[in-house]
Amino acid sequence: MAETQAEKIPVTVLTGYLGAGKTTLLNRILSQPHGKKFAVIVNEFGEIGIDNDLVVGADEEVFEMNNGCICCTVRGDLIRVIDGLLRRKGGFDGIIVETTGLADPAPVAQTFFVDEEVQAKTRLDAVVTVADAKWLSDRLKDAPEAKNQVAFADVILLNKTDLVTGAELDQVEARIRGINPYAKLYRTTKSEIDIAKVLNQGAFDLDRILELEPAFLEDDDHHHHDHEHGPDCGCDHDHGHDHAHDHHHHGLKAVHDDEVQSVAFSTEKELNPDKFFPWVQNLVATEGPNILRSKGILSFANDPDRFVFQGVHMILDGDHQRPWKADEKRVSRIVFIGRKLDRKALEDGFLSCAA
Ligand SMILES: Nc1nc2c(ncn2[C@@H]2O[C@H](COP(=O)(O)OP(=O)(O)OP(=O)(O)O)[C@@H](O)[C@H]2O)c(=O)[nH]1
Repeated sequence: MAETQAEKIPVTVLTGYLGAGKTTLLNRILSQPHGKKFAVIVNEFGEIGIDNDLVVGADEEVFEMNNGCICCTVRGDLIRVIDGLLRRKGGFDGIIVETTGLADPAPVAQTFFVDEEVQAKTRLDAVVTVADAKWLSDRLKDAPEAKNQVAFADVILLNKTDLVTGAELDQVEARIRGINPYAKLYRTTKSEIDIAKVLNQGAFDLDRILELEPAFLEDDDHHHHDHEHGPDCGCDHDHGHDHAHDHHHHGLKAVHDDEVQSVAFSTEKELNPDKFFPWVQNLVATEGPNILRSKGILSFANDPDRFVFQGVHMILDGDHQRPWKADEKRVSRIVFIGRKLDRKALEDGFLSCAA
C-alpha cells in the first residue's frame, strides 16, 4: 500500500562540516518538548563510536553506523537501518539522520528516492546544514564536501556567530548565498533555533536538486555492487575507478582528499586532569590547523562525572556530562580527525595523561 505524501514519515538530514554544531542542534531538537517520537540515525567517521554518547538520552533510539562514511554505506546500512525502523511496531513521527561532517549529502538524499521500500514509506523533508561561521570560508577553499553541504541545504544555520565579527558574518553569509541563494538561512549561536524552523519544512525541492546534479535520480546499481563510495567522501576505502563518472555529473567540483584520517584511543586507566588539559591545549595550539576535530569522553580520577571534551581546530570546549552509571565501565575515549596526524605521538601523549 502506497502511503500518500502526508502519511509518509518525514526525514530530516542534518549535515555540516566537522564540528559545525550538528550534534548540538540534534540535542536541541530532541530536548524540546515536541511530544514526538524521533528515530535518530547517526553516522560518524572514526573507529570508536562517540557521537551516540553525546546525544541526549530521552526516549529516542539512536542507531549508529560507524563502519565507514555514510556515502559508502548509503545503499547498504542506511537502507537496512531504515527498513528495520519501518518494520517496528509503534512507529515514529520522524527520522533524523545526522551525517558525518565529511559526508557529501547527495548520496544520503538519494537514498530516499532510489530505494522503493524506503521511498514508499518516507519522504525527505529537508536537508539542514549547520555552517561554522568561523571556519566555513576556509573549508570552502579546501573541502569540496563542505561546499556540497551548503549547496544541498534547504535550511542553513549559520552557527557560531559569537566567534566572528559582524563584518565577518556578513562576508561568510554572502559566500553561502553565492553557493545557495534558495535555502532559508538563520544566524545562530550554539545551534539555538525554534525547531519549527527546522522540522516539517516540506522543503526538499527535487527540481532544484536536479538542476545541481542532473544524474541525481539515475539508479546506477548496474554500475556498482554492494558498497557505494562517493567520489569525495573522506573514508579509508579504496574508491574504484568506475566512479570516475561521478565526477562528471557532480555539478560541484569534487577533489578527493585522501589525507583526512581519524585516530582514536581508549584507556581504562583514569586520567589526571592536570596532565590532560595542558597536553591537549598544547597539542591543539601546535597542531590545530591539522586537527579538524577532536572529541572525547573522559574518566578523571576522583571525579564521579563523565567529562565530555570537544575541539574544533584550536578551540576547545568541555563539560561534565553526567555521573558515570554504577554498571558503566569507566573508559576514556578520544578521537582526532584531521590531516597528517601522528598516531604514535597522539597515543603516547594521551596515555601519558593517566593519573
Ligand atoms: N563558540 C561556539 N561554540 C559552539 C557553537 N555551537 C557549537 N559549538 C561547539 O562546537 C563544538 C562542536 O559542536 P558539535 O555540535 O559537536 O558539532 P558537530 O557538527 O556535531 O561535530 P562532528 O560530529 O564532529 O561533525 C562543541 O564544542 C560545541 O559546544 C557556537 O555557536 N559557538
